[in-house]
Amino acid sequence: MANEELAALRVAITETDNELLSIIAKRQQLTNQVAETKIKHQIQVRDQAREEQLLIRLIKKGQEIGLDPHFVTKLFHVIIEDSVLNQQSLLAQRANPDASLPINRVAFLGEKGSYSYLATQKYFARRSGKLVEMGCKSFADIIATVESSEADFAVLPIENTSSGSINEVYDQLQHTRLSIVGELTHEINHALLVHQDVEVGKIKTLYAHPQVFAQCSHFLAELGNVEVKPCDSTSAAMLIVNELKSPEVAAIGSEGGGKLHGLRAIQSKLANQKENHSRFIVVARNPIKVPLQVPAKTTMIMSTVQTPGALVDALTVLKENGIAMTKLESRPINGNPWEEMFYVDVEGNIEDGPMQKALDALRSMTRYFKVLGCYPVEEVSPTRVSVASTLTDK
Ligand SMILES: C=C(O[C@@H]1C=C(C(=O)O)C=C[C@H]1O)C(=O)O
Repeated sequence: MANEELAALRVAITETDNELLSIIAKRQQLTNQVAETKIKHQIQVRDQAREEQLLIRLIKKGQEIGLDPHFVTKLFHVIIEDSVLNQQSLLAQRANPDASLPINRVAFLGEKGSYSYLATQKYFARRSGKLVEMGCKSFADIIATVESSEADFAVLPIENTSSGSINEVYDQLQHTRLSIVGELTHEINHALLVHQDVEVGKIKTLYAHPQVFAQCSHFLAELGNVEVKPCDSTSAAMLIVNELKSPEVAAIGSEGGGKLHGLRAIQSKLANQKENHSRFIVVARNPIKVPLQVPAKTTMIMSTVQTPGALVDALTVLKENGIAMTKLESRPINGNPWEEMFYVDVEGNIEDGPMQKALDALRSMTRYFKVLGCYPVEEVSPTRVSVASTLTDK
């Protein structure tokens, strides 16, 4: 009896969920039409004043029908983020018809299940064209695959909130002709993956990518006497553990990725930092044009002259032109001991007047200067509204 009651209610919930999905799809079609209008009239994609009005109205309306204001806010933050990213992607594709391919061949580290694989899936889900995955063994292979036109794009991890910059990728960027055409941030949740029921204390060998060991060093220290075996990628580690089928071995990688290889997660959130995210860049043979209605970032590399204050002078050029720097990284220059290549990420479009002025000045005052790419910012910071001041007294 109870079962029948539950089953009937679940049928009703399923129907309601289907309606919800249809309504969300309808909203998406409308926001895509908004994007077309913005293209036609050159209007900025993001309109935070409109978002604020919309959120305040929805919080009030939600309260009238018994919905928690925090839930309504969270729900619409997700909906708006998706809407803004879809519009940005649409505008970027329109501005670069040659880069919108019917088939996107994408090179990344590892195989199915690696973090780079998951990031690739996420980035290309918003883009038109079929995705063809091309797993590679090293960052150098990935770059070579795109340079030789075997692949059209590559997705590369560039920094992580626990382990910092990924030097190997920075070093590859110094020598490549490829351009950065996009970026994305992806949550990295390291889980302990095993083939069958295993107690953590019985594990003798752990397989993972060296970056993963660096990000989980506190967990490894607590584990104690376990042999760690570095692999080319997290998916390579999963493949080994799946093949060995031993109760004494485990891999560290994403839970979702592990499932693709028949592995179970027995512990998760293993990284030193609770908020563990990686930023990935997307590279291609040709640079893209970023529409001015979309927030953009520009990445450049430079080596300064060997005089005191040369780097300060270069950064002052950015300040004088009102350009905000989001990242500064330095790497040794191969073959020139003690000389550094600086990698600079700034907010702004390469076609903006102040940016052009700054780039011209930097070109003339540095020993080496190259723009690695200008690309849309893939992060949408949510519009905050004060729930308390929005609510009407009950
Ligand atoms: C849809 C629009 O574009 C963006 C997305 C919004 C939304 O999803 O509701 C609101 C404002 C804009 O930041 C719009 O301008 O109306």
